[in-house]
Amino acid sequence: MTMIDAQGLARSFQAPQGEVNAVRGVDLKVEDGEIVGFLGPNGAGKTTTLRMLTTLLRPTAGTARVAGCDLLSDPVGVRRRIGYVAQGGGANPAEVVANELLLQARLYGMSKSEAGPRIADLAERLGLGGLETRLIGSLSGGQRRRLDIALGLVHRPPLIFLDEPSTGLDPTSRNQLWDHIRGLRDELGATVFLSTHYLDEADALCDRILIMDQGAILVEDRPEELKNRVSGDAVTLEVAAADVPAAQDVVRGLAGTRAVNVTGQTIRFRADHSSRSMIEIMRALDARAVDPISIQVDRPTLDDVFLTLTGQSAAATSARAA
Ligand SMILES: Nc1ncnc2c1ncn2[C@@H]1O[C@H](COP(=O)(O)OP(=O)(O)OP(=O)(O)O)[C@@H](O)[C@H]1O
Repeated sequence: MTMIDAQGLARSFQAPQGEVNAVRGVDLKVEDGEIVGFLGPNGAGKTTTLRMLTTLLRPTAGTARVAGCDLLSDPVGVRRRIGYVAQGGGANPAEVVANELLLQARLYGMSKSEAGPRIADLAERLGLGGLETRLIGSLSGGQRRRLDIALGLVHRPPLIFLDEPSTGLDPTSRNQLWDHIRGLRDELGATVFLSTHYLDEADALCDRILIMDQGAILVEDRPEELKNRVSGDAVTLEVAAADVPAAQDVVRGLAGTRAVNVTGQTIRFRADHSSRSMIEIMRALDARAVDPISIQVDRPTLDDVFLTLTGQSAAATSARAA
């Protein structure tokens, strides 16, 4: 089943400086059991899209079916079938963990006898065991995010939206959270749609990535395919000072090499993705009696993809988000 099928979703806001077109006619599909990541610089429109898909914000235009229900004519049906974990989470810091989970279960119409085992199961899955009697305000950042996710899952939604789930977490807590998110899909069969500023997170977790900028989706594909779209591997070749002119000639003369840049004894360039082109470079260097000191080939990263498409570095946008 297609879990999200949106067509032409758009949202504008009236702001003092004039109309802001936050989302400009987005089409997107997410299939059952996928983990899909939503990337984009600050202000790209990710949260606005998530808020529309989760019924919190009415679109100015467009339609969508979410978890089998029509977003506009059956928002209550959508809400029953989805979990939404917002950026700040909504848990009450003055409440005790177990009470907050029970309250959430009761809000979704579960009886106490139904809620008890569900909460115990979730606490175990999300590493909250032993924290049931703790005040929410006293939890660490990682524990708090896991509680937020547990709250979003109490009613067993087949589709869960996570808005920047790991912002502000330390590397260990992030890795644990990723394991839990994978578990949602692998063990519970849930579909996960998450927004993130972290490309390593998107790379590690997501089957598919959508990159958004200025209210539109620029590209969507599997992480590997996205990397293949960036033109070529980055090659760094170091040679003896006397060999630099010959090596430069060789590199510039080969088909499939471009963006050649020389600094001292180091020649950097882009080459088509193939081990074949490396063999050709080595042979051509050999033919000119150039013996490289070192050669390093780096595959494009999602950072390169992001930078190429949006003109902004992901590191800068994630630093702003944190
Ligand atoms: N209620 C609002 N009123 C006016 N403008 C808004 C409102 N909500 C969002 N916007 C604007 O819409 C654009 C998209 O914002 P949105 O929060 O969806 O981006 P985002 O991609 O989630 O950004 P971030 O990564 O910083 O969270 C921004 O220009 C923002 O200022």
